[in-house]
Amino acid sequence: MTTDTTTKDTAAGAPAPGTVVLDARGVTMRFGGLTAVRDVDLTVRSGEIVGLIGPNGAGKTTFFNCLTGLYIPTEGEVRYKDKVLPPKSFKVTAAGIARTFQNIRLFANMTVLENVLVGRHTRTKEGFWSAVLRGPGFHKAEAASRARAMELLEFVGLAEKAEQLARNLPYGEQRKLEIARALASEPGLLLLDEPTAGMNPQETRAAEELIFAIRDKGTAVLVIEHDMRFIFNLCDRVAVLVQGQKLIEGDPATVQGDERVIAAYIGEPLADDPGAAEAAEVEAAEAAAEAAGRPQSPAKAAGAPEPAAEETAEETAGTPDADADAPADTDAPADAETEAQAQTEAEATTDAAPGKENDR
Ligand SMILES: Nc1ncnc2c1ncn2[C@@H]1O[C@H](COP(=O)(O)OP(=O)(O)OP(=O)(O)O)[C@@H](O)[C@H]1O
Repeated sequence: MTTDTTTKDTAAGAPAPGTVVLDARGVTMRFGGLTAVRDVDLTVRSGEIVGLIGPNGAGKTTFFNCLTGLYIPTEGEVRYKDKVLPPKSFKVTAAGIARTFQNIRLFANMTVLENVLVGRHTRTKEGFWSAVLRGPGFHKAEAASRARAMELLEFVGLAEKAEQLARNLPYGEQRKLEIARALASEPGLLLLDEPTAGMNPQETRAAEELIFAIRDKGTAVLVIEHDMRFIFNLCDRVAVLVQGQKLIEGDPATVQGDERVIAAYIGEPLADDPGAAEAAEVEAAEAAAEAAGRPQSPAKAAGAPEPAAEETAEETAGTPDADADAPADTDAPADAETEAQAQTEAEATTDAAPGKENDR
């Protein structure tokens, strides 16, 4: 991956570090009788990487959708660079907020380069007639767009795959491509919804480097993620949502040490090393696999936390469960078109809920 931060493509007109770019106040989103997000305030400043964590169903994605014009909040206000955001997602993108999705949304049968070019449409001035007539203005704009798209592919480490179909990229590279496409709109704020889902540890580390590089180029980042090690290493600030409400917000050390967060979400303190608990879990699982068949694993004998009931059952049955913590590569779409189809179906389901999604 190329994460050279010396090129001159720092977000044009990036505000001074510390300037508030996103200011969400009192955001509430109700779906009928269900309040998915309740009275949430959140700011993101220029130069920051902010994390949004919480258990499944806590309202994180709904909150993202409220920030990007996909949902119109039932109550509250979202400002970007001190202007209230328009209630349309393409206008939000044009204003300077770009996002990626929990389920990858690429054009599977388009090339890698074409996918990034699609992301540039909010930044090209050439209109319909210019495209039809293909005059000199159109060709100049197209060449500039291609050059910028190639720069972004270089930045995320996909330049050599520019002419490949998106569907043929491995899962981790599809996620990188989504990020390149989002960056193509030259955002001041990038929202990432579970950017490492399904990635192996190497891909996760590369994603971390890439996000640092994006921040260093002047784009603030707000990221939803379940991987605690990743989030606490990456973020300057972390906000925790539980049942739609913000439980706490602070620096990683404060948040991971908070009793309520531990009780509601993390399950146990992460000690000094944010990855220590996860590493211990993996080691315990490996030890259990090695000792499969024995009545009690060394990890348990050493006082490691009791595994969940189903893990205990598996151990009793002598089933090695070391793979349980292996990267979820099996979740990766074997076929991007299948994934796209699944997404389309998921979107159709979401769209079927009247008045929920605003637009695309
Ligand atoms: N369009 C919708 N219509 C009705 N309810 C919805 C809709 N979208 C989300 N919800 C509900 O809102 C709640 C919050 O969901 P949301 O997807 O925002 O949570 P999340 O924190 O992103 O979860 P996860 O970590 O599993 O992605 C859930 O109870 C969910 O079922």
